[in-house]
Amino acid sequence: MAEQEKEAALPSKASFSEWYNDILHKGEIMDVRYPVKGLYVWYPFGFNLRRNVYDLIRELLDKDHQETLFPLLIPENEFMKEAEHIKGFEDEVYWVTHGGMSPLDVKLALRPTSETAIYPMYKLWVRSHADLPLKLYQIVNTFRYETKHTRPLIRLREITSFKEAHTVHATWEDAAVQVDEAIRLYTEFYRKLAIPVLPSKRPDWDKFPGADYTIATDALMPDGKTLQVGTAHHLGDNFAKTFDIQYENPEGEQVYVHQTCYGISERSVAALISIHGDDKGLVIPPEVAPVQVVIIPIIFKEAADVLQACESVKGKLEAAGIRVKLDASDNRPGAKYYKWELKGVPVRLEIGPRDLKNNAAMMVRRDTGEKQQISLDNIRDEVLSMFSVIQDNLYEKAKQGLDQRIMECISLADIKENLSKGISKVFWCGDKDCGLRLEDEVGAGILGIPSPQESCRGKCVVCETDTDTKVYVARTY
Ligand SMILES: Nc1ncnc2c1ncn2[C@@H]1O[C@H](COS(=O)(=O)NC(=O)[C@@H](N)CS)[C@@H](O)[C@H]1O
Ligand SMILES: [Zn+2]
Repeated sequence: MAEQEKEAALPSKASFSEWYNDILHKGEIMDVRYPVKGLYVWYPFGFNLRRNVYDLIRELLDKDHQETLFPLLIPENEFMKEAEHIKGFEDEVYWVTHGGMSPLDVKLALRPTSETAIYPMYKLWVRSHADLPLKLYQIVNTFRYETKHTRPLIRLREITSFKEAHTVHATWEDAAVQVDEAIRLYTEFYRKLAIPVLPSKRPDWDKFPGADYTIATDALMPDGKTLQVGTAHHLGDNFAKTFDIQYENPEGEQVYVHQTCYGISERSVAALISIHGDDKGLVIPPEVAPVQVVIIPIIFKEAADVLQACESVKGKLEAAGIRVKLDASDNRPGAKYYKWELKGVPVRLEIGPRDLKNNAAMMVRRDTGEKQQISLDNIRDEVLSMFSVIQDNLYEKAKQGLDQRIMECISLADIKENLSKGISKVFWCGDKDCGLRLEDEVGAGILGIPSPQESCRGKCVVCETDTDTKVYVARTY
């Protein structure tokens, strides 16, 4: 990458949209100049961040799932089997119609999601209750011909980091437990990214095509809009009946299985960048930072002993498994501070001749900018404990930001008033007409019913009938 040419400064995060587009380039996350709309290129630094983020989700899933890999291309006859599913995806799916010059006798869909690639194989693999529960996942690219405004990491036509899990169970209840387990797992995953998420049950008209119901996790972005950063679907036996997936139960009967699927994408990276970033650039939680510590030597005339000390600190931290960079380039220290703050490095260590005399280093934390002198003797423990301080601080700040922007509203006017700030909570009777009227009136979507549901009693904000259901309403990406 050419050294950061003197580019214009990053726009303030207050103009979030410009800040976001600029930080993707300046932070070397994604290059948006690829000549196909909705397809973008990972810079190596961004790809390193993605890898660290996806290592986390793998760690969580691998406790009781197995990773696998299914083909990208799905034959039309399989793709078109499940009516609901087709309706939901038919105007989003890309088709391959030729092999070289010759037209294919069966056209092939590029997977928008992999139910119709996987389930014909599940039919072959599932025979007896002893095979259940089956819990597989894959991390692949998927393709959706999105007609809404495409955005890097947020709404892509090639979703490059689509983690999809597909599980098979003996009963509807077992699958329902798995959906809750998926949401718990996503909440834990996002907690490691210091991102608070709101689980909610999507209204019926917004559930996944072919599902009984959908529970989603939403994050709140700085502009007051929510981003759906993960979803879990109870598929009932809908796909089992379509793809004839049955198992022999202990009584020797053939029974249709019940299934779930749940997915996240690179929106997880979008949320991390957007929620934690600031006017100086990226602020990356230590857990997933490609560079966790940058060491800046402060050199005057004699450089050798300072550089030597920096090398030995680097060695100690690397021995502890910390991702360290020593920036011994001949830029001025100030230019180095600017560069590594832009890249979101959680901890900076400045070491100069005066520090050496006190056998110390100046430790600067990226999230608050606070500086403190630390002894070189226990540099490893000081840095590791600073990582957890930063992780917790980033989460607390984001949690506060979320809680402050969830407003209880008692009228449609209240909701409209609150829309630019964040999420509204209102009573809803659950009736579809009221729901759609509410969405029309306020120009924003019903996100869903908080899950687990809170006990409460009030009047539907549209029809005034008594109800014990509250919903989140917000503008969404
Ligand atoms: N065009 C897109 N760009 C980026 N992320 C997307 C896009 N479409 C969906 N996602 C993300 O992918 C997640 C899963 O997508 S989904 O349609 O809701 N669910 C499925 O496809 C199911 N098969 C579970 S994997 C969504 O929660 C959302 O976070
Ligand atoms: Zn109502």
